[in-house]
Amino acid sequence: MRELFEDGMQSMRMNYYPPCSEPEKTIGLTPHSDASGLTILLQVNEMEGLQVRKDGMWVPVKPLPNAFIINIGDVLEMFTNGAYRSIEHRTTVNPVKERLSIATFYRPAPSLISPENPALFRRVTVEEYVQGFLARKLDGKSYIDVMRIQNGVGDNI
Ligand SMILES: O=C(O)CCC(=O)C(=O)O
Ligand SMILES: [Fe+2]
Repeated sequence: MRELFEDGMQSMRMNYYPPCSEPEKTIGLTPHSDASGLTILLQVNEMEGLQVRKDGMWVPVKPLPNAFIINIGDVLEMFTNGAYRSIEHRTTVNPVKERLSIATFYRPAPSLISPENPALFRRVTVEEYVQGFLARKLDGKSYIDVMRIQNGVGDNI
């Protein structure tokens, strides 16, 4: 997991929710899931407002002093083929006091393949790769040459 995020991107958002005399008529942040792998969130001034959707219900996340909240974002859900599910959440406002939060979003490394840096190797499943490896005799680096895209041949990306 550490490697996944090592060369990735980190961005930060600070949220300020002013007090609102009619909180039921508005919303702090509309329901969403984060476009991140992981989000680390700090509820700065320990005011309630964050809610997560669980079994169709909005559940408040009580701020704990000096505690971070770790949210799973959509990128991790896609990356793990749904094994980890991103969390839908929203924020409400209140009539008494402003609320502040700091969210840091972590995204995995962007692809190393681009028009300037086209793919050098074929895309294969791990199974196909290992079967091919086991079917050959050990011969230097010859197998990686089998994986190599030669003059665009085998480029199935
Ligand atoms: O203010 C919060 O507690 C949540 C903020 C949030 O969901 C976001 O910045 O994406
Ligand atoms: Fe969010």
